[in-house]
Amino acid sequence: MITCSAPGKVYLFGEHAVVYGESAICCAVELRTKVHVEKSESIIIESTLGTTGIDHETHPYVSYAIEKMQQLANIEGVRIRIESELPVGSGLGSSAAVTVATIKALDILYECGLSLEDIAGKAHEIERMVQGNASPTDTYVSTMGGVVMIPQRKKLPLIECPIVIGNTNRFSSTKELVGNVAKLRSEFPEIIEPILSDIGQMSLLAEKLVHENDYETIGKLMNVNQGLLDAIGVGSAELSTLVYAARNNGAISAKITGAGGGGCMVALAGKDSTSAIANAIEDAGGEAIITKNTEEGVRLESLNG
Ligand SMILES: Nc1ncnc2c1ncn2[C@@H]1O[C@H](COP(=O)(O)OP(=O)(O)OP(=O)(O)O)[C@@H](O)[C@H]1O
Ligand SMILES: C[C@@](O)(CCO)CC(=O)[O-]
Ligand SMILES: [Mg+2]
Repeated sequence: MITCSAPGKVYLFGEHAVVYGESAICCAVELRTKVHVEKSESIIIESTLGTTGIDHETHPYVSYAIEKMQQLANIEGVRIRIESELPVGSGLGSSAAVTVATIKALDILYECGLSLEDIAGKAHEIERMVQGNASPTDTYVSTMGGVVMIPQRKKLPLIECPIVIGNTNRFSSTKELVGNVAKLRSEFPEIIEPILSDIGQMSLLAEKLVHENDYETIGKLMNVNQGLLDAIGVGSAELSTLVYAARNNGAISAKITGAGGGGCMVALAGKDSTSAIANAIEDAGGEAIITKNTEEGVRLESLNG
């Protein structure tokens, strides 16, 4: 049995705007999805969402990943078991992590010899198929790890301050949120396009600030980015409550991460403020996760279970 894992991510800047080619900065975090694969009589996919065969309703990402790998290998029967530390449908890239880890595990089991670039490319095609429109960000960062600038595919230094995530525990579908933004953009292109472009400009400004470890200025810009995410309709009362709980308790910055609607917000923690931010998030009704960014992208965990 082969086990591979891939990380989730948080966006410092640029979700949604990056779907339209603007720049984003995204960090892999130390929360991973593990995928175990072994040859079997038939195709079986097991996760907290259920046990199925190829099933584009219950397991769209994993089903498309199997079908994509069937173009390279004779995959007749395989058992795939998924275990994840990432909340599903929460802005932490659970879809990218499960897709990337599945492709890597099948690549090793069937000796396809894919490069990391191949894995990221195939996973992005799958996110596009399921979401309708998807940037390469989540799948690239889950494959490569680290702090990444998209679409430049440039690695930046790791962020040296603690990251606190607040989960509203409300499921949100990235496909749906990306669709809502597309609709708003086509209704009011002269208003929405400049907002998306401003978000991209913030990522470009922040690139230099990440090199300088200037988290105070990065934080100011992240807070502006939060306002613009609200403006394009991907906020919610629950997310705003957690954002302000974090900011009022020592966070340098706090904003939505990922698709929004529900799901998670991310805060950069100021000096010694990590536990105060986490407690404030919990008191405000959210679930706090203290984490760090990581250079580790997709990896083989074990060849025998
Ligand atoms: N552990 C898992 N097991 C099986 N399928 C999963 C798992 N995690 C995620 N998925 C798939 O990914 C879907 C959620 O992906 P979606 O893109 O909507 O949210 P996300 O990736 O968590 O957030 P974001 O895209 O904003 O970062 C689930 O409905 C499911 O199809
Ligand atoms: C909302 C979005 O920008 C990020 C989802 O994590 C969608 C994408 O980039 O594909
Ligand atoms: Mg996703």
